Amino acid sequence: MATGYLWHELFGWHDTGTNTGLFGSNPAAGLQPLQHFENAETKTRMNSLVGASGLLEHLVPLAPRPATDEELQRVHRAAHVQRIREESALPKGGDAGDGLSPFGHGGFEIAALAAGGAIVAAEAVMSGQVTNAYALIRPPGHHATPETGMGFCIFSNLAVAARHLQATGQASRIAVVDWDVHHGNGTQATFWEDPEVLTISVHQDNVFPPDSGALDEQGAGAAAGTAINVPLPAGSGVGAYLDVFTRVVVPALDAFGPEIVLVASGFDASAADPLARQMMTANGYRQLTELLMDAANRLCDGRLMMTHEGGYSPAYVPFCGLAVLEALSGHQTGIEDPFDPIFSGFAGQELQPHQAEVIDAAAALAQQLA
Ligand SMILES: O=C(CCC1CCCC1)NO
Ligand SMILES: [Zn+2]
Repeated sequence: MATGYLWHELFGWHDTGTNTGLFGSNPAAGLQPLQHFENAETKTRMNSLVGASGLLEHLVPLAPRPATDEELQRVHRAAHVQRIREESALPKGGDAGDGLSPFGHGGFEIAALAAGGAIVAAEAVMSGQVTNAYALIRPPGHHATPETGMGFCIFSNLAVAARHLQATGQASRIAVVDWDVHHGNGTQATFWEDPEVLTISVHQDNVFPPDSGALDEQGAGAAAGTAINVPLPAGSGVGAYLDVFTRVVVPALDAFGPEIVLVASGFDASAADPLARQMMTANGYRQLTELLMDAANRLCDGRLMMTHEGGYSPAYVPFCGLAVLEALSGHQTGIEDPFDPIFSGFAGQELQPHQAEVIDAAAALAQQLA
C-alpha cells in the first residue's frame, strides 16, 4: 500500500496579510494589525513534522501543477476565475469574494496550483500509482462556490478534482466526506443536483457560513438525498465524531458505492482550534481515517484522497496531520501526541445524549440513500 503526499513551498507563500485577521486593522477601534488566521504556519509546521518524524520517507512525493482555466471552469463561473486573475495582477492583490479572504499579488497562481494539486493527487489514486493520498494544499477550498470565493477559499480544490475525474472518464461516482468543522457549503453547492456525487459534511452547528449545513439540506432534483449534513452541537468530542462516522458516514458510503472517496480534511474541529468549539484529538482523526479506509477498502480498492482545508492551531494541526498520515500509510513514527492526555481527558469526550439526538436524525434522513 502506497500513500501519496503532495506539498509545494509556494503554498507557504499565499499571502493573507496582517490587517485581515478577521477584522481590518483600525487603531481608532483598537484593532491592531493581526496575522490572518489562515496563514502559512499551520501548514508549514505540519509539513515540517512529516519530515522531521521520518514519515516522509514512507510516502510517495507528488508534485502539483497549476489547474488550467478549463479545469477551474468545470466548477467556477468564468467571471470568478477572471476576477481572481485580474486582482492577482494588482500590486496589493485582492480578495476571494467576501472581504475576509485576501490574497497577495500572484495569488491566482498559488490558488490554481492548489486546485491542480488536488487533481494530481486524485489522479495518482485513480491510476493506482498510490492507494491513497494527502494533498497538503493552500489556500483551502471547501467554501468556494461556483460563483465566488469565501471563508478563506478561492477555488474549490476538491470539487475541481472531482469534476476532473468525471470529465476525463477516470471516475463518475464520487463520495466526498468533509470533516472540517465548518460546513462544506461550496462543495455541496457544486454537486447539489449531481446524483453521481455524494457530499457528506460533518460540522459544528451553524458556525460558518451562517445558516448553512442544516440537516434538511439534502440535494435537489435527481440528487435529492445525495447531500448529507450533520450539524453537531458545540463541544462535540471524539465520541460524537466516531458515532457520526459509524452510524451515518460509513453506511452512506456503503449505500452509495463510490469509485473513490475524497475527504475535505480540516483540523479545526480539534480541541485546540481558535475558530470553533469542538474537542477532537489527533487520535480521533486517526480513528476517523481508519473507518474511511475500511470503507474504501470494501468499496473501491482503498481509493481515498484528502485535501487539506482549515485548522488554525500551529501547535496541534501538525499532530492531527501526522496521525492521519500514519493511518493512511500504515507507518507509525513513534511520535506521541503530547496533548492527548490533556484533550482526551476533557469531560464530555464521550457521546452525549443531545449529540446522539442529532446523529439519530441524520441517520434517519440518510436512510433515504439506501
Ligand atoms: O476554516 C474555515 C474558515 C472559517 C472562518 C471563515 C470566517 C469565519 C470563520 N472554513 O473551513
Ligand atoms: Zn474550517
